[in-house]
Amino acid sequence: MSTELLVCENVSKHYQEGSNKVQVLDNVNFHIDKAEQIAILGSSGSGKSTLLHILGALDTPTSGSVLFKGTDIFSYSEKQQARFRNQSLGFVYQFHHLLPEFNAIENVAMPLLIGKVDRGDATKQAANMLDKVGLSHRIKHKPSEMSGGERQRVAIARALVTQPDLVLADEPTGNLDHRTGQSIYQLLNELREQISTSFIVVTHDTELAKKLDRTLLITDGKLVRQEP
Ligand SMILES: Nc1ncnc2c1ncn2[C@@H]1O[C@H](COP(=O)(O)OP(=O)(O)OP(=O)(O)O)[C@@H](O)[C@H]1O
Repeated sequence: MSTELLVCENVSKHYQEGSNKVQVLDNVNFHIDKAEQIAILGSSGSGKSTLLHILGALDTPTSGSVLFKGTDIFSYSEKQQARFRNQSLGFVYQFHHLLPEFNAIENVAMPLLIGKVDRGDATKQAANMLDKVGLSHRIKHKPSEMSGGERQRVAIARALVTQPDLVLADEPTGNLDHRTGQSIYQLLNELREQISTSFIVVTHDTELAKKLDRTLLITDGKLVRQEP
């Protein structure tokens, strides 16, 4: 049985600005296995976020394909893509993107409610996930009543609550001080012992990248190096 979860094949993306072609991604090829954690490292403007958006079917490539469990995600209808994002993926952003008017448990339960899980079950699963990220004492707090690190833990709980195959994280420690960032890496490490979710983490942070299984380096839209 194949262990490949996602395969990115010859993915290119460009924008046309007048007569100028801006090549953002240039023939990117890589794969990620089930339960693998990889970092995509690259300087600002190298194309990391664009690649992550394409992998999450939030943006389309100009050419190439992204196979998830063997099927091209761009052959899905819009409805299938929405279901793919809700059930197979989790997202973590640099700024947590929690809903300010809802408390921690409501924010974490949201992807389950969108996926039509019964409210009682969704609340139980959200409480369980908040416990796993060490926040069982903060479930009734709103984002404005929590620290930056706590908010990011809630965002990670929200990304994992549906037990997705893959989490796409865009600079998950980018907005945190060094010590809080460290505690988030440690959390990701602890979680991978409990769950078999794959992670693709886009980052500037070489220290975070070293903690993951493999690093891909992007320069000017090209994947220039893959190292263990
Ligand atoms: N809609 C657009 N039209 C034209 N160019 C764009 C568009 N979106 C992104 N770009 C360009 O694509 C390049 C890559 O952007 P991207 O956000 O993927 O980089 P990044 O590596 O994630 O950068 P950062 O680390 O600063 O977030 C940049 O030069 C950006 O200006």
